[in-house]
Amino acid sequence: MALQKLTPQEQTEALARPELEGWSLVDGREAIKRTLTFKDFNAAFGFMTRVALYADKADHHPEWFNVYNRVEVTLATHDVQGLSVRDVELAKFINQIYHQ
Ligand SMILES: C[C@H](O)[C@H](O)[C@H]1CNC2=NC(N)=NC(=O)C2=N1
Repeated sequence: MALQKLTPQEQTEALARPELEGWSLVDGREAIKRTLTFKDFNAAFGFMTRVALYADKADHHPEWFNVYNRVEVTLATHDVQGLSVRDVELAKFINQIYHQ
């Protein structure tokens, strides 16, 4: 079955789960975002490397911006022009890595 866009209710339910702590909807766009901070650039880039390997395996890639110890991540599914279960899975993985 083709990838489905999450309904607004499914989006709200997903964001209320503890595993998605820190994620919120982007204003004016169907996407979610989270800003993460680390001890230094090394820790931030190590995190980005682990996420990048997961993302490429899953064929689902983040939009992100890094300055020194800060990483701003935006997730959306371009194929459906909105949010899908893939964004929820990637957000969960990012939280897991962040808390390790
Ligand atoms: C061809 C390739 O499978 C697609 O373009 C994948 C790649 N990575 C992707 N990443 C994201 N975030 N959304 C997508 O729709 C997407 N599609």
